Amino acid sequence: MIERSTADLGAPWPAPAKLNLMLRVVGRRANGYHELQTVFQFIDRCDRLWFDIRDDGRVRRLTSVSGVPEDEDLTVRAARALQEVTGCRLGVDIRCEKVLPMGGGLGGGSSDAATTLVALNQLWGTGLDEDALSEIALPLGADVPVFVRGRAAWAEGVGERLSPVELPQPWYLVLVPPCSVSTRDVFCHPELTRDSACIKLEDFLSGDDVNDCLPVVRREYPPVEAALAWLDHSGGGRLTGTGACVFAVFDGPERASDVCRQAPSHLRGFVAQGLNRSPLLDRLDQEIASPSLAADS
Ligand SMILES: C[C@@](CO)(OP(=O)(O)O)[C@H](O)COP(=O)(O)OP(=O)(O)OC[C@H]1O[C@@H](n2ccc(N)nc2=O)[C@H](O)[C@@H]1O
Ligand SMILES: Nc1ncnc2c1ncn2[C@@H]1O[C@H](COP(=O)(O)OP(=O)(O)O)[C@@H](O)[C@H]1O
Repeated sequence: MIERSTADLGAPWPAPAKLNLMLRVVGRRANGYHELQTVFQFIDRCDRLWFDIRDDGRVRRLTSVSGVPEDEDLTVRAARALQEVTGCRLGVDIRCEKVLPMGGGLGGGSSDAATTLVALNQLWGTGLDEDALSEIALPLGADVPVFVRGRAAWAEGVGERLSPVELPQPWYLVLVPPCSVSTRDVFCHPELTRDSACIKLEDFLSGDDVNDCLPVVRREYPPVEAALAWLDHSGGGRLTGTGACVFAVFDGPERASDVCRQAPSHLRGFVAQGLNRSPLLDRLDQEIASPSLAADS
């Protein structure tokens, strides 16, 4: 098989980031996982993936992801999980251009995994429906199913009980503090609030947008505290997931970009629009309408 560049592989498959617009920790399961209530919305900031189908069954990652060995990469694990469930004998070379910061609470790794499942289900012709793909997705990470389904959602359980929601699609300024937060460490922290009262979607829509991870993350990660303190000057910021990223909401991109430009130099940031429909679904529709010639000849 001849090695190919991404230019030969057709349009990339997007793996968008998500924001948790609120996050309540309402209980803990016997296996240590926490019961949450959260609201997921996608943003138009994406990793980009290419899949080159192989006929020998091998799953390889051709691009490196800092600190993540090939066998542990969520894209590789997702592809192998799909092979296992369907018995598919095809393989794939995966290329991933990382744009999303890791450990940022933007769900980049989970989104890469979901994009791999959705793309390969189409390119391998394994024909699973959305429910079956979501079942494969959950053991890869609590956040993976929402990316598979591709709809902004109100989520309960560990994030797998999803109800689609139509939300405003504002512009967000997302700041990336210079640190990475371990989701596991936050959920293990003795001072994490674990008994928040459950609320209803209407409560969130009326402004109840607390993130229960915030007090612990603020205390343990000074760069997150600094980013939030800075955003206080322009109306205040929120934490996404367990962080490290924080975000502020704007009506349009101009004001968000103005504030972004004023951020201190140690704070990277970007402006992105909220999306209720993942760009992954559009790419899937495109593939169904006109299948790429990605399979090697
Ligand atoms: C908290 C959330 C909110 O969206 O986002 P992030 O900040 O990580 O993006 C997610 O639920 C994270 O999902 P994900 O990043 O897929 O987490 P996983 O790999 O499943 O779990 C990492 C570790 O976090 C803990 N964990 C995770 C989710 C959960 N509901 N309860 C937990 O206790 C577990 O200790 C687990 O070992
Ligand atoms: N393809 C991948 N991209 C990013 N992280 C990955 C990937 N595969 C495995 N990981 C692991 O998942 C962890 C969480 O990554 P990520 O989803 O980007 O952050 P978060 O869960 O905070 O949003 C990383 O620190 C890394 O160890």
